[in-house]
Amino acid sequence: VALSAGSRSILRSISNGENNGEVDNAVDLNVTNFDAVLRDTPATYAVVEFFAHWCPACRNYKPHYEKVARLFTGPNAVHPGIILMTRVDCASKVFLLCLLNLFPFGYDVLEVETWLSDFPFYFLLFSAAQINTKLCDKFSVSHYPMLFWGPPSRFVSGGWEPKQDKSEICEIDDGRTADRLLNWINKQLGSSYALDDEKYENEPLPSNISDPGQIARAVYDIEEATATAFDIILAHKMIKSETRGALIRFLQILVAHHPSRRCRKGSAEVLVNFDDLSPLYVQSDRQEVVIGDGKSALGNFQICGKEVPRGYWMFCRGSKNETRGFSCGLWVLLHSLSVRVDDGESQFTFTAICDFIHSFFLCEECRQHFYDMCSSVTTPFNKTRDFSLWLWSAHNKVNERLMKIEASLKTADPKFPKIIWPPKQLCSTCYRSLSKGDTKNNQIDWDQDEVFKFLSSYYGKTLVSLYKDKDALRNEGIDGVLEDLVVSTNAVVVPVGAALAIALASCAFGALACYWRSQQKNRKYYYQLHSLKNI
Ligand SMILES: Cc1cc2nc3c(=O)[nH]c(=O)nc-3n(C[C@H](O)[C@H](O)[C@H](O)COP(=O)(O)OP(=O)(O)OC[C@H]3O[C@@H](n4cnc5c(N)ncnc54)[C@H](O)[C@@H]3O)c2cc1C
Repeated sequence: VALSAGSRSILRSISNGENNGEVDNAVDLNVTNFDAVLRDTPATYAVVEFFAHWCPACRNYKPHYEKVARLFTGPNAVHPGIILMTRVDCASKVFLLCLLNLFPFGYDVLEVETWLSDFPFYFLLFSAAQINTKLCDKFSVSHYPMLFWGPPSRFVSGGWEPKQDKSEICEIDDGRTADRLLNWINKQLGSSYALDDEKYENEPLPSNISDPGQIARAVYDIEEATATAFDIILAHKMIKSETRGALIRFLQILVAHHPSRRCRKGSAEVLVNFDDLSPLYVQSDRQEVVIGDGKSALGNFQICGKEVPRGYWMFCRGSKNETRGFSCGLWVLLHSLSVRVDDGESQFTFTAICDFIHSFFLCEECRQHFYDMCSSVTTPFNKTRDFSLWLWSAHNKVNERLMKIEASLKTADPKFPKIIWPPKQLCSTCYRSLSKGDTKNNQIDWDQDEVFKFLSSYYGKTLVSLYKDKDALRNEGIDGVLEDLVVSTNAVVVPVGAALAIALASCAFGALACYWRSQQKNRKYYYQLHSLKNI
């Protein structure tokens, strides 16, 4: 019953919740998940419908509400990430909610309640407290259905009273049909969404490349890309003796510098428990032998927490199903790491990223091409600036190559053609002058100081400016994550390989190295015994 925030479980349960053949998209909230869902949703606005399952008008209103919810909420939302559409059943009862779980075949509350009312002790048993009563009272619900609008965070631990002028939550006073509700929303947003908007091809995408605010949505795509990359690695059993080191080094960077706190935490958990979670391979007479049963406990691990992936892209959403998405998210992740590392970490990060792409990015042409660019670097990086400018320039080389290929094969996303980046609209100061408008050959006279300044702010502060997890903004480095980890991890296992890699990188990752080394002392003995036993 209690579903967690904006999660796959919500999306799945909603999309599985067939209703007369129709799929429910609005998220069912109750007193147990109300705050968590609204706190963690990436959406900018929320609509909360308070209703009662016995109210006939509410039942008739549901298809109208769902027509609008289809546009904004759920894994197949036409315009995701803008509005979270939810509903709260003010008459929902504790026992009924539990019992509904025992009736998996499409019964709804009213049907179960009607069925149960035939039993003589029904009244005694089921006149139990209506679980959402207090919640509905807090919002002064005076009639059903009653709809509210506001920023999701304002609903958290919040309430509403009539004639409350200053509240950012307001009652939607004209939403009695799908048309009227969408009209009301369009007026609020100055938008022109229509009920027949369809996903992808006809979607009016927020493709305004000159709007720097767009990147603020990308933190959610970075989480999605991290989780997807990790899922791919596990699904394809890509952790081998020759790739373990690359993964461990990349995880180290994620622990320290991933813009999302939950991904930092998950990466730390994987890293610290690496040897226990992944199967251990050893070389024996040139053959790779798996120690133990070869099953990886990592199989079920969700590196950015169970809320991610959500199943949709926002900043990286293409206008066609097959464009953008994961590879866009991966680029944004790499750029966001490149501006976050310290000068002393830049060379380590460079090799970690090169090896990670080479070992784990399944697009053969991409990884080969990228690795060639990595291999052509002869002088080690000792400045964040130089490394992030190198990555920016490498990405532009890929863009330049793809501009030609996509134009000839007509495979470009029409709304997101490849460009030499950043365009002038995004960073005019990055351009010193333009030699005869020859942008195609990348003959731009860049002001690299300005480009670095722009990259640092775009992929640094702006990227996390809308992020709901305020801790992401705190400059706490890795210490906070490790503190959390020490508290949350009961059995800390230190991988020998990881400890070695960390020891090597100890200047750059001082705190992390210290932590592992101290743990290693405790665990090494156990680890050796454990390995011997398995052999
Ligand atoms: C490491 C790597 C190598 C790849 N190599 C290839 C390849 O060889 N062949 C191939 O077909 N595909 C390759 N891809 C995929 C390709 O680069 C794009 O990711 C994909 O085509 C989706 O493009 P997109 O329009 O979403 O923008 P992307 O190129 O994915 O860029 C994502 C976002 O980053 C920003 N951006 C664009 N350029 C830069 C820049 N120079 N610096 C900083 N930010 C920028 C923009 O906001 C853009 O929307 C590679 C991907 C990765 C991660």
